[in-house]
Amino acid sequence: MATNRTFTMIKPDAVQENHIGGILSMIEAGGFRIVELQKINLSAERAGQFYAVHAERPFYNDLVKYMSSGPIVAAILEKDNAVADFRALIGATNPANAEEGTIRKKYAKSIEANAVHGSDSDENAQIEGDFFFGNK
Ligand SMILES: Nc1ncnc2c1ncn2[C@@H]1O[C@@H]2COP(=O)(O)O[C@H]2[C@H]1O
Repeated sequence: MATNRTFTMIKPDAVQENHIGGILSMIEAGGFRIVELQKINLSAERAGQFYAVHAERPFYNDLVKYMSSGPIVAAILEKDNAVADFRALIGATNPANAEEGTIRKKYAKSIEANAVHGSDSDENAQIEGDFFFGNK
């Protein structure tokens, strides 16, 4: 399979608790190449745009508040089968269901403060990467 890309964010709680290095180490050890990397503060407006697909969900307002509560780290990652392999590396959205050895098992605190985001399709990986890094 051709090398392709996914997009990730390290979320505010994980940044606040000094887990950027630990999480990036797990990502690199998992065979991913970091091709773009940026630490940035999201305004509530930008966080709302990023998660617009969830606008009707009951957790949306809290999610926007949380994602704009402190800096995040955005990155584009490259690996064969990147989207699926990265979702396997991060584990289930709810850390209570995350498998041993996954990033969320190690670092997530709750279903909201779940340490990392990972794109769910090649199409969204492109859209989400462009949201932070433009068309490169
Ligand atoms: N009940 C929920 N189901 C799914 N996602 C949730 C829920 N509550 C909060 N969230 C947050 O919404 C985010 C949407 O996609 P993420 O994979 O970034 O991770 C999710 C969580 O941070």
